[in-house]
Amino acid sequence: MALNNTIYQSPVFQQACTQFDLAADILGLDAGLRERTKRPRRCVVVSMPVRMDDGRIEIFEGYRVQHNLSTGPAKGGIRFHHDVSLGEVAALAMWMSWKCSLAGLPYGGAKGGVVVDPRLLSANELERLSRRYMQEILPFIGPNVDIPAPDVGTNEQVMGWMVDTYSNHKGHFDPGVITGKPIALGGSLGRREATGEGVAWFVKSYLQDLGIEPENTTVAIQGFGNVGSEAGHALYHWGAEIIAISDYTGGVHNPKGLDLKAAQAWIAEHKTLQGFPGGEPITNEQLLELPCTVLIPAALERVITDQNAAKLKCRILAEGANGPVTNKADAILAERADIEVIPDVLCNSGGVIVSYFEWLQNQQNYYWSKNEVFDKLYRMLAKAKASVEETKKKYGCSRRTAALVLGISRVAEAKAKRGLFP
Ligand SMILES: NC(=O)C1=CN([C@@H]2O[C@H](COP(=O)(O)OP(=O)(O)OC[C@H]3O[C@@H](n4cnc5c(N)ncnc54)[C@H](OP(=O)(O)O)[C@@H]3O)[C@@H](O)[C@H]2O)C=CC1
Ligand SMILES: O=C(O)CCC(=O)C(=O)O
Repeated sequence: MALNNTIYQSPVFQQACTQFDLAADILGLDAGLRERTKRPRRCVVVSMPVRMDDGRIEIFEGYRVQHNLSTGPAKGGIRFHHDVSLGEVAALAMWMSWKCSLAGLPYGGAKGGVVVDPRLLSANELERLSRRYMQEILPFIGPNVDIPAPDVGTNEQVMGWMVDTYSNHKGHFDPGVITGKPIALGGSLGRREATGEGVAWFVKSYLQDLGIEPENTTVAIQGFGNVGSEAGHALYHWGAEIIAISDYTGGVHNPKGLDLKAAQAWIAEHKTLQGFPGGEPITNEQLLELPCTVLIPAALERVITDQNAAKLKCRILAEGANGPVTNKADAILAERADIEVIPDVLCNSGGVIVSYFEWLQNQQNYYWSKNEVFDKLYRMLAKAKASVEETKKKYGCSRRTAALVLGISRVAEAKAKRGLFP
């Protein structure tokens, strides 16, 4: 099957394209510029032999899709997950382009992925796979070309191995090639918390607009990894009750509020939430339909569909995950004046914004305090929120389309100014 077909047949990629088309219609983009702006610029597919602990060689498949390189180096995370596909990575790369553009970052958009369940690998196998992936994508990345970061299934340690592999190849330490690194390797204070902290900032800001106080706020979070747990802790410390959380194995619900520290300790000991005694077990699907003030999907794409969108019982839907709402569900939510949707490209942009700060600190070799990082982050989030609200009002469209209008228009303008058909 042609590469383009593999990408275009992916439901996640189609979802991103439909969202793009709605915004492009409002912008009146002509056909040539529209197609140029929508399509991924470069898709790298690699196969990686890795020696397993038992001596076998296993071959893994990986991807790096650079959607936009016209407005700066491409930027976006690397996902290790057994369901990763090229189409999914291409959609995630496209969303990175609009996210970076909306936040005003001097970056294009990219995403990477490896088809693997990292929970099934030993630490040594994971290190070998991470290093081999970096070795394979090395010719296509660099601090001024494309700068990866963590996403689902990867973390600071994986970024540490990757920056080491890259630096060994270059012959000198080059921390600016990766963000979300350990602090000891030039990582930024606050990057680990940044995405969840940003999600919490938006939730608090929109709740304030609605006149809802922390003590009257209940929160359900699907996915208790980096984004979900940091958002949960930030909202818990603010005074909200976190009534449900989940991971791959399912969730736990307590209408009186969960003890997040105890949940984290349980996960550290048992690897999953399964069996956590702080509440009643629920499924990931049930969690989405719980009555709550704030629902935060913080796991994978396409969990809110035409089957459950009408059944949501939240006041705010804060998209910590990328692409959690299908197009059909979006249409249903557009009719529901009782739910405010904070779209992914706005809601989870705190992560890439602090990645930008990390890259700047690496370039300057001058490091900031956590307060400086968060102070600058909050100012950028407030600016992005204000511009989205203004655009939403101007065009009378959904908040998602307004965010995409802003993100896409800046990329399209840069492409047009560079000369569309050089
Ligand atoms: N990390 C970042 O900085 C950013 C991440 N995002 C987005 O946020 C989302 C979460 O990323 P992140 O927190 O980094 O990833 P993590 O790998 O840290 O956490 C993912 C969480 O989702 C759970 N999960 C995985 N599969 C499922 C499933 N099928 N149903 C329910 N839960 C599931 C995982 O459970 P288990 O641990 O059991 O596998 C884990 O709790 C993704 O959409 C990502 O693209 C967006 C912006 C930045
Ligand atoms: O921090 C980054 O560079 C990218 C984060 C990311 O992958 C995302 O925002 O989806």
